[in-house]
Amino acid sequence: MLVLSSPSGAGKTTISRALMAEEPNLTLSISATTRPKRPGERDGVDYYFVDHPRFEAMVKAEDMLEHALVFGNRYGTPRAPVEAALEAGRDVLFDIDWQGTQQVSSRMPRDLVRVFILPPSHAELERRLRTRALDPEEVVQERMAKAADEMSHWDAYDYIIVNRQVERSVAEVKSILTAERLRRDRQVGLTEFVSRLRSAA
Ligand SMILES: Nc1nc2c(ncn2[C@@H]2O[C@H](COP(=O)(O)OP(=O)(O)O)[C@@H](O)[C@H]2O)c(=O)[nH]1
Ligand SMILES: Nc1ncnc2c1ncn2[C@@H]1O[C@H](COP(=O)(O)OP(=O)(O)O)[C@@H](O)[C@H]1O
Repeated sequence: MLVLSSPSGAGKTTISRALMAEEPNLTLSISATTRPKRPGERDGVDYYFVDHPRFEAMVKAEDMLEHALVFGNRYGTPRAPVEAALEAGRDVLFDIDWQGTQQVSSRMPRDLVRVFILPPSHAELERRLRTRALDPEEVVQERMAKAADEMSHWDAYDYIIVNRQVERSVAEVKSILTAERLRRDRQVGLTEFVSRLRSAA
């Protein structure tokens, strides 16, 4: 499980999309949210857009792996698709905030790699939030005001990427994936493999 978190506007959606296009063994976890759909977003692709009662019902039924309140809206990770992907030997990419990361960390610490993405500067973060131009001005203001708070959680992550140039950041996340997949304890069947190698010697 690979988690990407960042303050809003730092670039995690952009990086996630590029990663998904380049990494065939990666499944993107699609979150459920009560926030309004932005122009161009599609239900079931970017998010499952649900109302509050539906969200609450999913939490009650323990259908969420984790969930949190962000900017007054509720966000959560539906559990079943994640479990199915992991069961099939696939890696899963999560775009979730620090609260969700903390919940998954305490439940499944061994299988988790946490990456935090920082903007190169405060001014550039504001510029990105504005050029995205998908949120009303008061929402942009609220997100800027919360950025400092979100960034205070950077030290609960395993890796930090400063997102200056998209291609470079994507390459850096891919390096993390490659290295983490090579960890001894993540390679299935290694004991048998080495044992066969040795007995043939
Ligand atoms: N805990 C948790 N956070 C989520 C989930 N989905 C999205 N988020 C976070 O909610 C915040 C707002 O997301 P969004 O409204 O799409 O805005 P954006 O990140 O600025 O594009 C971001 O920090 C996301 O990482 C989820 O399923 N669980
Ligand atoms: N490295 C970068 N350099 C310049 N612009 C970027 C970079 N990464 C992302 N952006 C732009 O910044 C805006 C916010 O990026 P987005 O991926 O939506 O952020 P997040 O998902 O973290 O809120 C988008 O308009 C995106 O095209």
